[in-house]
Amino acid sequence: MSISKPMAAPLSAPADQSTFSATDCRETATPPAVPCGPDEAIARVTAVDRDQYLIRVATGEIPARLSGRAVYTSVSAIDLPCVGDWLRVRMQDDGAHASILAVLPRRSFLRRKRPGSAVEFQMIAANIDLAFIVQSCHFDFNVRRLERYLVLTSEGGIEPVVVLTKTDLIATAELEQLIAQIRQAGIVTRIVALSNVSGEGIAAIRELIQPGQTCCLLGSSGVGKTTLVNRLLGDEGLATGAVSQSGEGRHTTTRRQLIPLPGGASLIDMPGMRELGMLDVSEGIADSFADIRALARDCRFADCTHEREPGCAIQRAIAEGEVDAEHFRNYQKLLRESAFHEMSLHEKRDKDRAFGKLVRAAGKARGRRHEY
Ligand SMILES: Nc1nc2c(ncn2[C@@H]2O[C@H](COP(=O)(O)OP(=O)(O)OP(=O)(O)O)[C@@H](O)[C@H]2O)c(=O)[nH]1
Ligand SMILES: [Zn+2]
Repeated sequence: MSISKPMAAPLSAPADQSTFSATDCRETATPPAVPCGPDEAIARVTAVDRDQYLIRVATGEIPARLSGRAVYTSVSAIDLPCVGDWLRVRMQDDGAHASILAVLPRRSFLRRKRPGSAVEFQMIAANIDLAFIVQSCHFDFNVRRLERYLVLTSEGGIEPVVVLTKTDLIATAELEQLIAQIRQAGIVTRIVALSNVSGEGIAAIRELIQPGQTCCLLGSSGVGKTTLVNRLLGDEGLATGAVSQSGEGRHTTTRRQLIPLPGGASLIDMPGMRELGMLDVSEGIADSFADIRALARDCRFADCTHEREPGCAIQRAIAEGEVDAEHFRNYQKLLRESAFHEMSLHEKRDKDRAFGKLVRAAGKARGRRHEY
């Protein structure tokens, strides 16, 4: 079972026996078009509890376990199914439970470093379209932390939206200042400001979530994620309730982690993604530091380390107050921690060009009342 390459030999059954099982699934997101054998189906992981999985199939949610072959072919922990993964499964006992044959290639992912390991990753969730990075205007606001979350989503191929909560606790001028701080850091991401108390800005969030999409909320404890989820769920708040699951002689209760939202979208919500133990970086670093990468193009020397070289555009920008020194230190720190520095100079130049465009596009990103 490998996620890095498109399913090598998805079928042992002859092609004429296979069926597309997109309709086998109540999941509103479109499953990957993968051919299935007669007793097989494409299903989505809705909860993970150690080696037990809950998956969504046509008839509802059923327990599933890894097939022996899937266990055998898993090279590392990141090959194992996580919430949001699409799977090819074999139905058993008239569809009462299923055996997991393969994890289908992930469109996007959220992962973190395994504690204590510099190289090993742990998958948190997969196939997320939209990540709301939630901070409170009131006590939690921190641009550096925002950058770190942006690195994570960027690396995982997930579109980020910055959400500032608790606008009811600050004045409009203060809010505008916070948004200016974010823009000054070169962050071009869409920003939505809201209050779970007054309800202002909630509609802007709803409008961003398209039917069939999967979203998630990231952010520190106490910023208002649960309150926002409940608002999004509306009358269907019960959907977060525990799902009973029995299997192999023992009873367990698994909290569903992939939650259907009214309107046909899904939300991934699980403890592991709330405070992501920052941080793993490589490619993603550049998006959050688009301003610095763009400036680096103007340094006199192509291999400028931006420390003491004459003609360093970044040092000049810092001296002139255009770039925050701490923002730059954060960039360098992330750079050191990542494999990014191993990229060839040529690749870096290409990237710089793209980021330059991103920065220039920043000024155009203006929205309506609660969007910035
Ligand atoms: N004034 C104000 N309070 C809010 C707002 N949103 C949430 N709160 C309050 O902030 C506290 C924390 O909100 P939660 O929704 O539990 O925060 P959380 O991010 O889910 O926190 P964890 O569950 O610990 O991850 C609660 O007392 C909420 O009532 C808001 O927009 N304005
Ligand atoms: Zn320089």
